[in-house]
Amino acid sequence: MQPAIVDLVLPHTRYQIVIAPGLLSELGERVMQLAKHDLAACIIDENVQETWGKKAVESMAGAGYEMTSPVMLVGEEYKNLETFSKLHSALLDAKLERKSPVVAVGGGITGDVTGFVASSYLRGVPFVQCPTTLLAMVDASVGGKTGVNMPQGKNLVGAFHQPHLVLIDTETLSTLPERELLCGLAECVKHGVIRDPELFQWLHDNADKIKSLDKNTMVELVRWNVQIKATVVMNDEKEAGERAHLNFGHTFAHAIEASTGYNTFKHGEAVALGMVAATQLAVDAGRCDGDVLSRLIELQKALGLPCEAKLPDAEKLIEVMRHDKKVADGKIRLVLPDRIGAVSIVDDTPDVAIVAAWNAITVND
Ligand SMILES: NC(=O)c1ccc[n+]([C@@H]2O[C@H](COP(=O)([O-])OP(=O)(O)OC[C@H]3O[C@@H](n4cnc5c(N)ncnc54)[C@H](O)[C@@H]3O)[C@@H](O)[C@H]2O)c1
Ligand SMILES: O=C(O)C(=O)C[C@@H](O)[C@H](O)[C@H](O)COP(=O)(O)O
Ligand SMILES: [Zn+2]
Repeated sequence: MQPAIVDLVLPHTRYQIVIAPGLLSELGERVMQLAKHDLAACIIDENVQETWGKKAVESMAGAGYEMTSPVMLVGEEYKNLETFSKLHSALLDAKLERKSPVVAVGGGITGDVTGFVASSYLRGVPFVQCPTTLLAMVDASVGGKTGVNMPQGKNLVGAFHQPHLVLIDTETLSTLPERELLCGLAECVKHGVIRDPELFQWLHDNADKIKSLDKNTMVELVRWNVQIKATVVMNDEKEAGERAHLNFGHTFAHAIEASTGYNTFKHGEAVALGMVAATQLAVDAGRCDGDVLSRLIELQKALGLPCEAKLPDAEKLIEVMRHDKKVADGKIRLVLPDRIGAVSIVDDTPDVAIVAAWNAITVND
């Protein structure tokens, strides 16, 4: 199959997101064209070490790189400065140089941490993303946000560091657990709500084909979502304006993840819950029609995504929301839907309305 290609063009750099089943075997050759050097690293997600990690390293070595391939423990609780520091030591021990490419092979956690390492190792080395979860393919590998969590909140320390290449081998989804596939679909639903009613409907109509990992459907799903994300990033790389739309549902989601110790909800599950909370709030505030909420809940249920959950107390969740990176002049900023396909940034929401939204998605014992 000819790969689908999305170009991401910025004033200071440009790169391609290349998508097809089986692409990992071309990784080494493609990286060598962009970052020619003797040494390279693949930082590998522990759960793909024996499968896709091995294939990536073989391809890199086949192209002529002398490889070091540290394995990363995966889980939000390991997405931290300790892991970041250990990976730096591994690259230093292997004597990687400024022109040595560093490749992330794994899910969004591996990509975010590896990207942050690549942004700071010797003050910055070439970086390549090889995402192996749906979430990382449709969202995390594109756009250059990298970083780690802190006890105070999600992704609070990091850098913008754009990759040289994003190579997406959709065959890697064949080993992904169903729960993780659903997490990726949550970010796809988000893209539909913020930009594209047609994608929103397509997700509904193609749920079965997506769940059975139909080859062409998966390439189209990834290409479509990457195109939406890349377009937003090209317009606003550093989130001065419209990139914040990609944070729809995330002010709630990050509070859920942080307040439950990063080990109860997956990021995609928290995003699904957060989108329902934000939409409920928008409906209550008269900003959008009740139909938007019912269509969102209908789609999420059809896909198998959560719409409510047992959550910590609303007051505790609001306190965590105050650490969100979008907070300005002490005010919580929310991204709220106007309709399916358009959202607005709102920063005058009273706490009482946020509490009501939390309560609407909370299941009591
Ligand atoms: N940088 C961004 O723009 C951006 C965007 C969205 C999300 N994120 C971040 O991404 C993270 C979530 O990413 P995720 O959902 O990929 O989670 P993840 O990285 O935890 O991966 C999910 C699980 O799947 C396993 N896995 C990965 N690939 C596999 C495969 N092919 N087969 C079997 N198992 C596999 C992983 O080991 C892990 O257990 C969060 O930390 C979130 O904050 C970042
Ligand atoms: O790329 C972006 O911009 C996003 O907001 C994408 C989100 O899906 C992603 O979870 C991101 O990491 C959240 O951004 P943050 O700046 O709030 O950490
Ligand atoms: Zn996200």
